[in-house]
Amino acid sequence: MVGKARSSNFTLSEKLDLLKLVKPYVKILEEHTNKHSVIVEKNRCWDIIAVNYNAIGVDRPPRTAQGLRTLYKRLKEYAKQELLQQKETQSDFKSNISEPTKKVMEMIPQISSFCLVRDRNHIQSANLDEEAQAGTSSLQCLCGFLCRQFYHLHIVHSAPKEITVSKGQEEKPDSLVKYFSVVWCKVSKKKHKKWEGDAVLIVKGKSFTLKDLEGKDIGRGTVYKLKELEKIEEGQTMMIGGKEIEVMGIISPDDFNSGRCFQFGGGCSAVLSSSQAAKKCLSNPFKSVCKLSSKENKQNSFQNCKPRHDPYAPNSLVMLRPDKNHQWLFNKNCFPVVDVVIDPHLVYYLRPHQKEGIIFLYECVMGMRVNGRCGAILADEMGLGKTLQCISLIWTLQCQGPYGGRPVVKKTLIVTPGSLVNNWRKEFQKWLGIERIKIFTVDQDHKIEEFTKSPFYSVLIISYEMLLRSLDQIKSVKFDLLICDEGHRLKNSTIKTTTALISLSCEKRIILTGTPVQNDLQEFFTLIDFVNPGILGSLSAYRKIYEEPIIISRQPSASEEERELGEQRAAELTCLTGLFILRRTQEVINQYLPPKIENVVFCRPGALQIALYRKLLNSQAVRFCLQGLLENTSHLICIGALKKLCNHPCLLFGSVKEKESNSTWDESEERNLYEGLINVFPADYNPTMFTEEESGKLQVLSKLLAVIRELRPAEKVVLVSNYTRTLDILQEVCKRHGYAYTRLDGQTPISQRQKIVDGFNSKYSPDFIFLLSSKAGGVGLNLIGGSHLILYDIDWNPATDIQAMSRVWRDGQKHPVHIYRLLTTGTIEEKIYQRQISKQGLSGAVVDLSKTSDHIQFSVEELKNLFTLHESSHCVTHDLLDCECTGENHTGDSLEKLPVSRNCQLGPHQQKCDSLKPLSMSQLKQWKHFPGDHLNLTDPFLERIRENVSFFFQNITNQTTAI
Ligand SMILES: Nc1ncnc2c1ncn2[C@@H]1O[C@H](COP(=O)(O)OP(=O)(O)OP(=O)(O)O)[C@@H](O)[C@H]1O
Ligand SMILES: [Mg+2]
Repeated sequence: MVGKARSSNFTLSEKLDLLKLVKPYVKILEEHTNKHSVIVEKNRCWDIIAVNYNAIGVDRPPRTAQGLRTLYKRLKEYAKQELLQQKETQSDFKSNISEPTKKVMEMIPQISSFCLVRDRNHIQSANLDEEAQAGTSSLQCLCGFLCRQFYHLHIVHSAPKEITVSKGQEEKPDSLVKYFSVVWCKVSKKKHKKWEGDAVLIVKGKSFTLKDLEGKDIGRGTVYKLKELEKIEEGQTMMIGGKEIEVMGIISPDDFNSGRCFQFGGGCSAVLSSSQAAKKCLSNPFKSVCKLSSKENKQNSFQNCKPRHDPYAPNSLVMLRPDKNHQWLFNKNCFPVVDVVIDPHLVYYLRPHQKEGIIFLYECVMGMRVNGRCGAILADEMGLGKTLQCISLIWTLQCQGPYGGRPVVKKTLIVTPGSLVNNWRKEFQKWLGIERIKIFTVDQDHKIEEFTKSPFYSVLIISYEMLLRSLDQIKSVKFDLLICDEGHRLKNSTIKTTTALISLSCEKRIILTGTPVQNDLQEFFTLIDFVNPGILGSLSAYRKIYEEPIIISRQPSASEEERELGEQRAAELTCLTGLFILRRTQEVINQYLPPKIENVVFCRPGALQIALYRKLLNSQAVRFCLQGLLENTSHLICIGALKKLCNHPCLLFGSVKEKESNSTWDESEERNLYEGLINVFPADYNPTMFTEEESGKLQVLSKLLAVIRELRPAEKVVLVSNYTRTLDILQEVCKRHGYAYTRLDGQTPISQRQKIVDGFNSKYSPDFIFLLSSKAGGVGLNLIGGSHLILYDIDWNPATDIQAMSRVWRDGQKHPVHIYRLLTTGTIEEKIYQRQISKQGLSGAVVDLSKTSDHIQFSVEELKNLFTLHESSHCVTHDLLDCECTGENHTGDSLEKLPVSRNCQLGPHQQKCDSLKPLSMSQLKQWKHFPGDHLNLTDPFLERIRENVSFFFQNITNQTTAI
């Protein structure tokens, strides 16, 4: 406590005077003690207490109703404790006064002469909205009121002394931009105004805009003369757009540009520096930081408690110790602080990035990174072991805790796609065995009731679908930790799964995703708001303050000013959310992985394919599309037909026959497309008797499988397609050649999926081929039993392909990995590939799994290009590369020449690599490339399939001598 005052009523203008008086006091407090102050009522007297917001678990002055509510609660508790302590230490209080506090105390006489209000009506008139109206105590209201006012003062204090003008515009008063924090109300003649809200006033030249704290415009105009606008100062009242405003302070351009002056936004003060973290990790783990009261002495049994594992053992992984603020908030019983140490059994296996990841997750869910927030997003790229990091966290929190060693978590809920439920179980067993932790997986044979009724299990693993069906039962259990695997699916706030998960009361929430999270700013908001509800304010405020300026700044027509504002807002958003989002790229595990040889193989189309292709391009449907005459989706039907044809003509034959037998055929759009097509097929064409020669890709595939079998008899192949019907054809090819195979697609029962995967990965499995539908099994699966992966067809969305390719090149893979992407030369497949790697395809920045061709808009020009067959080119993609080589074994440009520029996850300011972004044209140019008939093909696999190949691109990662 640093001062006293007497309470009685005071008027609005007195309040303002009070603020003026308090201002220097606050200033000194801030300068010397790095604290804010509050005034607490006791027996009609006011105790003035310097409060470090961090000490009460609030990282900045609150601006939302929820924030205020939390603050009131914490202040009350804090004040009680503080007053109690003051009493106890009254005698040494004066002698122990520090220099800064003395300075503060010198200010007290001025403040003491002032009177404060305890009348609720006056508080209301100070615009304490719901809180006062809800009838909360005057003490709480007053604290809230003062905090609000101090916030304004804080802004004033942090603003530069001179009013800042925008860069390079000092000479032109017309373009001066100034920002003010104001309060506003409707114009009235009443003496005691009822301020209706806080707002931000932006004055630019002669015009002004008034924005509420959600960023919405609530007034604009050009009423004032320039001179008057230039003279605006604190305390001044003005009429603006039918509103009366009173200026509370100046906002610095920084605070405005970053969005901090609005309802939310804020610095990164809550981040603990790593050195701080290291220091704390090394401090004495047995020392109790709280004095135990007599009551608390009952807890003496905890005083002897030790960390579960030796924090000083070599290589031990010790979590950050909670600081005093954390202890004040979460260690009410003053248990001794005990080091939390990761089980050395796990540490032994952990990669360095996984250790970091566990520390990150721990700090997030413990509320150490962002005060009072316990959510995290772990967005590591595919295969980095997100599962192991979570298992380590669960195991740690379930057995340990920083306060008296008491476990932090009793029950954990893991929600995951159906195909991964058993993968999670397996990973638990792999890293912890079956004894340490009792997990329960829900499937057809294991009903959720078994879990809810039994105290035996501590972890529940359930699919998203099953979660929806058993939501009520799940709600009946108190979960302390919620993990959503492949959680990018929660980005849509309206889908049932998201609303169901939001309805769970669990505070510690983790989203795992291999897909970058800031693709669409609205979806980004949903993910953030799920893990840390309310941290970005309301959706409408977020849109105004972040989304709109960021989107505007990225448009080519954006002015310099708009671009700068957008960039600053993006930076602020990154800074705010970066506290609890972690993403590492594949590079961090490359050193543990075998070489990866990626090939793009351009296969010549078969004669029947070419004839059919020409016929389709000449169809009325395609012609209408190019003239823009057909319905919106018609081009999709044409594209679909061409893609089928590239996979195999028999697929097209099947579709035509199916449509013909359909009663609506006569009016259908397909009629325009398929008319006369059947005549191009041989008269006796039988789709079930298809041949490999009819499809260029199938011919190459067949040879490729044969050569793998011959040269690497112990190795296995994962064969991926987006289409079930194509998988049927590939399955038939397996049968014809006598290759043992297994298959996973959308039809495979969830309970079977892990068994199929395990079977294939087992070295005893006879299966040579794993037929995989990328849509059904693209994400999360580990198919390290296979070391060759063939992508039979291409998806519009590069993320789908990249996800599929990551199934085999991951931790645990023993063999060099060979990836083959098959494309039909000169056809739509090449165009899709080009779109994947060209700038145009990436205009939406980072790729996103959920985007399909339905989302893509094509111009007529683009459609013309799509609907062209290049019959004479070896490789249209190479033709477009502007490559000087004549196609003769070009070994690629030197890597030093062209920086590998990849898109980053969180906007342009964070230049991180991101291998989820597909490679670019310039990167492809650096790959080795050569025509199929090149004389010296050193790769034995390519050498054997070259006959039907017009061109190759090849890239080797982690090259060693033997591949
Ligand atoms: N430290 C490690 N040592 C050896 N193997 C590991 C290690 N960490 C993880 N793995 C293995 O690596 C494989 C990939 O891990 P995991 O499935 O957790 O990846 P992920 O990050 O979830 O990827 P995705 O985004 O594709 O789901 C698993 O088989 C896992 O057991
Ligand atoms: Mg995973």
